Amino acid sequence: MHIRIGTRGSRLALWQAEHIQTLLQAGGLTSELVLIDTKGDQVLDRSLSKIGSKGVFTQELEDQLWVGSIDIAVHSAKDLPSSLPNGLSIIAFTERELPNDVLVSRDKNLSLTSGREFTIGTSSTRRVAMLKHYCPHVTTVDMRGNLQTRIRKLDEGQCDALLLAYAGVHRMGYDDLIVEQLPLSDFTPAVGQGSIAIEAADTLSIDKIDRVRQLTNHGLTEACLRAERSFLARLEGGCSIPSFALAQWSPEQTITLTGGLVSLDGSQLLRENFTGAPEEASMLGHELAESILTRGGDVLLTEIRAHL
Ligand SMILES: NCc1[nH]cc(CCC(=O)O)c1CC(=O)O
Repeated sequence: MHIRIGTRGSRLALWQAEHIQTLLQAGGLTSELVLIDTKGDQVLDRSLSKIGSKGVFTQELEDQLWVGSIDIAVHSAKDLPSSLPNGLSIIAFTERELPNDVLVSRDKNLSLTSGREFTIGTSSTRRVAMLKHYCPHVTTVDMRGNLQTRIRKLDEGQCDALLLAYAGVHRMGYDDLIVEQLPLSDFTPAVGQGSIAIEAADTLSIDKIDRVRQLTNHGLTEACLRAERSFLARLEGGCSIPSFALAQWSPEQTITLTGGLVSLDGSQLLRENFTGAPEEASMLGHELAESILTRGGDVLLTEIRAHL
């Protein structure tokens, strides 16, 4: 069996697509990579929230799934909108990497808890709002571009540090630049952070769907991601909304979902926890969303949307 894999061309995207190739190869499947540019790769002078929240990194790959020129598309799970176009589904989620955000800098002494004033480059509305909430002493600088570009900007002195997902930093081999790992309890990551999602058209042969899923899907990660993504779906939030959610499983095989919303200025942060069985994952996400919305999240979301 041969699988044509669609991927973006950034180094991180290629690492992830090659990781999928390795998993498929272990099961005896051959594969090839088809490189596809997305709007998120082309438009670098505007923040993601201004380009349009949905599918910035995924639309062009989905077009090729429709046409059938690729069998599967590989994405950072975080970049996939919570609701997919009709006829497309996620068929697998890989085992999640450490989901934390990390502070990256050439200055080993930098710390968010030191109270020292410094600047952080990020273009994520979630990270900006959370920094305003938890670390009002730091200033954020808008910074887009792939990891390599951001590190170049850091080295040019455009900021003192970057706030990034550990998963990407680690995959690109920049572990040496990590000066602090942020606690999940405060800096809860974005939905899906650290996992790789495989998307396919429902018309793909069932044999291929089953085999790819068998070789790449991680059941517990999948349950966690279903919980997180159902939370996001209920909020109708893309990656431009400052929402956060992380589901984790316990040794007793229950799933605890924690998540919420933070206002753009950081003044209000709503967070809650729900625990249940993996089979109830989607329901947990829905419950979390309902609870956050009733506690003032609906007003917060309206305000957020008016400002983006
Ligand atoms: N939107 C950018 C993006 N999408 C996925 C990752 C990192 C890998 C991951 O979280 O799975 C990143 C970079 C970052 O947030 O630092």
